[in-house]
Amino acid sequence: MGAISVIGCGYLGAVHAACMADLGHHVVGVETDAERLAALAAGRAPFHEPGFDELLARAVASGRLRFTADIADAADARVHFLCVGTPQRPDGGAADLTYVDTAFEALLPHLRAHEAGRPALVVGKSTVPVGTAERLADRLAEATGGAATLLWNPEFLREGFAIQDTVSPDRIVYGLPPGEAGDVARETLDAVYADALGRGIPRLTTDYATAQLVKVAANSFLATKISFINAMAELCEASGGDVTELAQAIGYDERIGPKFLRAGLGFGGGCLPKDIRAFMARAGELGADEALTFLREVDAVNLRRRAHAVNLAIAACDGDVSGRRITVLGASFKPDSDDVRDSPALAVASMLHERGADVVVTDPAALENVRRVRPLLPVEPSLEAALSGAELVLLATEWREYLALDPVAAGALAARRSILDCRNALDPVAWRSAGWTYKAMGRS
Ligand SMILES: NC(=O)C1=CN([C@@H]2O[C@H](COP(=O)(O)OP(=O)(O)OC[C@H]3O[C@@H](n4cnc5c(N)ncnc54)[C@H](O)[C@@H]3O)[C@@H](O)[C@H]2O)C=CC1
Ligand SMILES: O=C(O)[C@H]1O[C@H](OP(=O)(O)OP(=O)(O)OC[C@H]2O[C@@H](n3ccc(=O)[nH]c3=O)[C@H](O)[C@@H]2O)[C@H](O)[C@@H](O)[C@@H]1O
Repeated sequence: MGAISVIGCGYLGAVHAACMADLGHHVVGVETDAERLAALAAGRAPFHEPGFDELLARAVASGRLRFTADIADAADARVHFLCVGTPQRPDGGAADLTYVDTAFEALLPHLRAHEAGRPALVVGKSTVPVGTAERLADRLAEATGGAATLLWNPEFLREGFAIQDTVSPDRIVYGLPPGEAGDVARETLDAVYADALGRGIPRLTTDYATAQLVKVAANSFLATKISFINAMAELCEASGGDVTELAQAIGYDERIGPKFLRAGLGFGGGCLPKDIRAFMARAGELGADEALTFLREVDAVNLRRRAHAVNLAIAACDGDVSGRRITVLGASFKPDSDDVRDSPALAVASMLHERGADVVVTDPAALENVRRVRPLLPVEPSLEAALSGAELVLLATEWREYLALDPVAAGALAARRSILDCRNALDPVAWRSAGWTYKAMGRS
């Protein structure tokens, strides 16, 4: 098996590169961000992901994984994974494809057929609007005259479980060109994924359009499930019901299932929010916007959760947060990640800060990123120090260490025993019996 290149070594690409090297492939990771590149090249994880430090150090030490800023170093690879970002465009919901197009154009001059005339394989993993792969495939044919083929292989990993999801995904999807080119591309990628395929992990082959749509359909479904349960939380709040009991009860129905029914502050991160917006924007371009109008509601329900949390905090501070000490537990968009992209926790902390509250944010892993994106927001690495003098504690990200907090010990630090559980993750009985006023989002 020839070498592999991974272009774009962020949350997706760096983990993919290290996992492929750990499986025995020779991998070169191409990364343009100097700080990220320096850390990766030294075998140090540039972001928090459980198990990644050890995996990366091992892969670099094995000699099978190296990193570079120079795309020319990818020329010897037979398979090139495209893993650059596709953020939301500042002027609207659509995906910004600048990074994809720039990386792709930079790669083109280095693509060449390999032994026995087998074409090089470019594998798209970034999440893109449907139609992107078709456009890139045409450009590839034009620029290389058949010396390279494009395969679209969407990625489904979750941050916090990135290694496990890369090595043992629920399924693998190949979007292939028609005919013999598709057969050869499939064989080439099968050899890269031989370990997973050998363990019986399902591999589905589709056309380009379906493969791109599978990815955004999956994220849209997950976002819809979360907003559905948050809409039920709104009903529970209006009627005195308990959304956690409701979720448990409906989740026993196998057709519904218990996962992704945790109501609270809603979804954030670098993927679900921007993917549903980009999907709507693309549907509009295709004249199919009516098919996805429900996603507008999914987005609206989700954003209402953040505003509602702010209102609950104001109510907990007797109608005015200005000058009140509010300790926000968690800044990342989910536990076990330092990612603060579109983080609900950070959004709520910022809104309270803007309203004049004396906010302090703590988080086990994300504070460096908070300082970068919200330099004016006060942060405190020590949980004890953050809790000292708190007039309201707001649980925004359900990190393990916050779930393990002793309400009695926390009560001794706080100035006022008032807690807002925005993730429905704490035990109300334990907190109330330690003298706390406990309020959650979706249960009384
Ligand atoms: N983060 C996640 O859990 C998942 C992300 N995805 C998708 O994967 C893509 C990447 O996402 P992330 O890794 O989260 O983004 P990221 O922003 O963390 O990583 C992208 C990396 O590409 C680098 N880059 C940009 N242009 C480059 C170029 N021309 N050459 C080399 N490197 C370049 C950037 O410096 C950055 O480090 C997105 O489309 C995202 O939607 C899909 C599944 C999971
Ligand atoms: O396309 C992507 O990048 C990835 O997006 C999500 O993964 P991720 O963003 O890492 O995190 P999730 O576990 O999906 O959580 C997303 C958000 O939803 C929230 N969430 C999740 C579950 C739930 O029940 N309730 C809830 O509010 C989390 O707190 C978090 O803010 C998908 O789960 C992955 O399959 C996908 O590959």
